[in-house]
Amino acid sequence: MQHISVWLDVPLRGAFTYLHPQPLPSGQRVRVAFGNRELCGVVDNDVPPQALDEARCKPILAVLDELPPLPEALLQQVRFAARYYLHPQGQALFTALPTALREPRAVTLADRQSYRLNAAGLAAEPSARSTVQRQLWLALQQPQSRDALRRVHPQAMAFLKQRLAAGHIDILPWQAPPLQVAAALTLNDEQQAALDAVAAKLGRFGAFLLHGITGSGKTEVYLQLIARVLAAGQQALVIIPEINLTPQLIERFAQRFPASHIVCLHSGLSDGERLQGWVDAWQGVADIVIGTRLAVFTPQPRAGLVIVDEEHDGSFKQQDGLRYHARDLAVWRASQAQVPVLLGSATPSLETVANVEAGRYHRLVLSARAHGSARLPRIGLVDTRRLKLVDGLSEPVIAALQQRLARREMSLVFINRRGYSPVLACTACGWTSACQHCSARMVLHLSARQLRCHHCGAQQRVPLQCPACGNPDVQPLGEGTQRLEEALRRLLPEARILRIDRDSTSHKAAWDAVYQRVHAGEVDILLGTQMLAKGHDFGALSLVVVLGSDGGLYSADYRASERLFAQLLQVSGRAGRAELAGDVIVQTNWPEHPLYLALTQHDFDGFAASQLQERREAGFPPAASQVILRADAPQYHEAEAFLQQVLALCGELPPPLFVFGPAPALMARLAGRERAQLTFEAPQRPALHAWLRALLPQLDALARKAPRHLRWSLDVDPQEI
Ligand SMILES: Nc1ncnc2c1ncn2[C@@H]1O[C@H](COP(=O)(O)OP(=O)(O)OP(=O)(O)O)[C@@H](O)[C@H]1O
Ligand SMILES: [Zn+2]
Repeated sequence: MQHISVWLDVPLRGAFTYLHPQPLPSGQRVRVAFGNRELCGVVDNDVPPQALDEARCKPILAVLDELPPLPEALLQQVRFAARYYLHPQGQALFTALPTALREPRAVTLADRQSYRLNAAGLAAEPSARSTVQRQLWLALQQPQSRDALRRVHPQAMAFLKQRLAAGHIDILPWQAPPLQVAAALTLNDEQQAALDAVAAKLGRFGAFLLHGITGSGKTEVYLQLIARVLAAGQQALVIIPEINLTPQLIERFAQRFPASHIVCLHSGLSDGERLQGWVDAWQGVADIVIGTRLAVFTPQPRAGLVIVDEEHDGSFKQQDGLRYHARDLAVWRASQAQVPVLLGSATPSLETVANVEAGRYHRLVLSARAHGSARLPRIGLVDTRRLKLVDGLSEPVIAALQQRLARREMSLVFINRRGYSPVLACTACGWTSACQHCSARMVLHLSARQLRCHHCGAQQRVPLQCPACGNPDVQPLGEGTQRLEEALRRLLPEARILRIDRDSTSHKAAWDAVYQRVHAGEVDILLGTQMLAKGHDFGALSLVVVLGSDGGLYSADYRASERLFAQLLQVSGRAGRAELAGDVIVQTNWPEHPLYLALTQHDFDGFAASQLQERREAGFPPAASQVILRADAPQYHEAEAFLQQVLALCGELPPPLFVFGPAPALMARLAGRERAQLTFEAPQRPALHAWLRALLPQLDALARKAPRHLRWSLDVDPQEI
C-alpha cells in the first residue's frame, strides 16, 4: 500500500494521509472518508505523507478520474495563495475549484470531439430521396462537433448514433476553428503606443497599467491585444468586476472574435455551466475567459495574456474564506506563466500607482477620449449651504435637468443609496430606526412598507408610531433612490424616468431591458446607484448629477476618499462620451474640499499624489503592509478576550513590526455579532508575513481552545477596516 497526501476542504492547515494500492499523480481527485462524511480530496505528492501505521490509515475510496489530474500550475497558484494569505491550503484549493469539482462525485462534461466519415462511411451514400440523411452525410465529410451538427439539422444526433454504430465515423480530438477577427477601429496614437508596448512583451512577463481616462478606448486596446494573442494560438484571461460583466461587453468580444470559443465565468452560472467553462479553459478549448474575481483560478495551458479591467475595483478582494485579491493574484499568475499582465483603469488604485512609482509596473497613458469629437465633461459644484432643497434637489439641478429634457438629451442622477430614505426618525423624542443586530440604521423601503437593514437583511414593518414614545409623527430623513424617483416624477412630470438599483435591476435580463430602453431613446433620466457608475457607454447622455456624496468625505476608513474620488470620476465619465458635450453637477455642502477641487479639474494624478503622501506620513498601505486578525462573538468581551490572548502569545513584536488593538471594527456590530480586531503592520511585507506564519501553529492551538461560538479570521492586505 502507498501512503498518499490528500488535501481536503477542512479548516486545518495540513494535508491528510490515505492509502492506495498504486501511486497517484498530484492533482488527482479522489473520494475519501473523513469522520462520518465522504469528501472530495486532491492528491499532492509535494507534501510528504505522514508515516502512519497502515492500521490507522484509511483507504482512498474511489479515484475520480473522468478528468485528467488538476494541472500543476493551478496547484502552484493555490500553494502561493494559501501561503500569502495565511490560509489553510486545502480550503484554498477548494475555493479555486468550480463547485462541481468540490463534490466527491464524478462529473459529466460536454463532448468536445469532432466526427468525420471514414472510407466505409463515404461509401455508404444515402439515396437522393432521403434529403435529411444526405444533408448530414455531406456535412460529415468535414470534421464536425456535435454542436455544429445539431445546427445542420435537428435530427443530427440520431444519424450520428446510427453511423457510429455502423463503424462509419472517425472520432477526432477537438480542433480549434480558424481564427476570425472582425474589423477593428483604427487606434489613435496613444492607443497604438499602448498596444505596441504590451505586444512587445508577449511571451514574457511584464506588468502594465493602462491608465486611460473614461471613454479613452481601453477596451479597444484589449481587443486588439487579444487578437494578437489568439493569432499566436494562445489564450487570454480577462478579469472584470461583476457589475461590468454586461451582455454588451460580452457581445463586443463575440462580435470581434466570431469563431472563437469565449467562456464567461460569473456568479449567475449554474454549477454545470461553470464547470464546463472552467474545463474548456483548462483543456485549451476556450480561447478567451472573461470572468469575475474567481476566474483568476481558471487554468489555461496556452496562457498568453492576462487583463484586469477596472483594476481599482473593490470587488476584486474576496471578503470571506480565502481573502484573496484577484488583481494581485493575476499579476503573480502572469509572472509564473511568463506572460504580460495589463491592469486597466481611469482611476487606478493607490497600490498600483505606488507600484508604478517603484518601477514594478509600467504605466501607459490614454489621455483623451477616443470617440471622434468626445471631450471630458465639465464638472461643476453646486454649493447647497444656502440653497433650499426640494426632496434633496437644488434649483440649479432641477433647471439643468429641465434643459436636457427640452433638448431631448439624457441625464443621469447618481445617488449611492437605495431605498426611500436612509433612516426613519421620531420628530418628538429623536428615536431613529436602528438595526437591532448591527451598528447601522434600517432603511425605509416605502413601497414595500418595510424597514430593511442593508447589512444583515433584517426586515420589519414600518411602525405607525414611534416605538419609543408613541408619537405618531415619524418621518423619513434624507433621500434614497426611491424617494428621488418620486420627487423627479413630481417635478418633471413629462420626463421618462428609469430607476436602477439592486431592488429594481438585480439580474442580467433586467439589465438587458435597461439597455434596450436606453438605446431606443425611451429614457430621459436614469436614476440610480453605483450600478450605473462604471463601464457603461450611453452615447446620448449629456448630464450627470451627483447627490449625497459628502458622506464619503469624512469617514474613519482611510480608503474612503480614494474610493469616493474614483467613484465620482467614474460616474462623471458617463457624460459626453459621443457627439454631445457633457456636464457634471455635484451638489455639496463642502465645495472647498480638496477632493472636489481635484475632481472639477479631472486631476487624478494630483489627487493620487496627495493621498499617497498622506498614507506615507500616516504609515498606511500602500506605504506599509497590514494584516488584520478579526474575531467576532455574541458579546464584545468574548471577542476581545480572545484577541488579548493572541496579544499575550505574540509578546514583544520585533521592530519595525507592530500591532494595535484589540479595537472594535469600524462596523462594530454586524448580524448580531460583536466584532473586534488586531491590526498587524510593518513597513515591509515579507518580514510581517514570515513572522505571522511562524505564529500560526500557536494561533491555531489557541483558537481550538476558544469558545465554540467565537469566529476568527486573518485578512492579509485588508480593504475594509
Ligand atoms: N480608436 C478609436 N476610434 C474611434 N472610436 C473609438 C476608438 N477606440 C474606442 N472608440 C470608441 O470610444 C468609446 C469608448 O471606448 P471604450 O468603451 O473602449 O472606453 P473605455 O476606456 O473602456 O471606457 P470606460 O473606462 O469609461 O468604460 C466607444 O464607443 C468606442 O467604440
Ligand atoms: Zn442589521
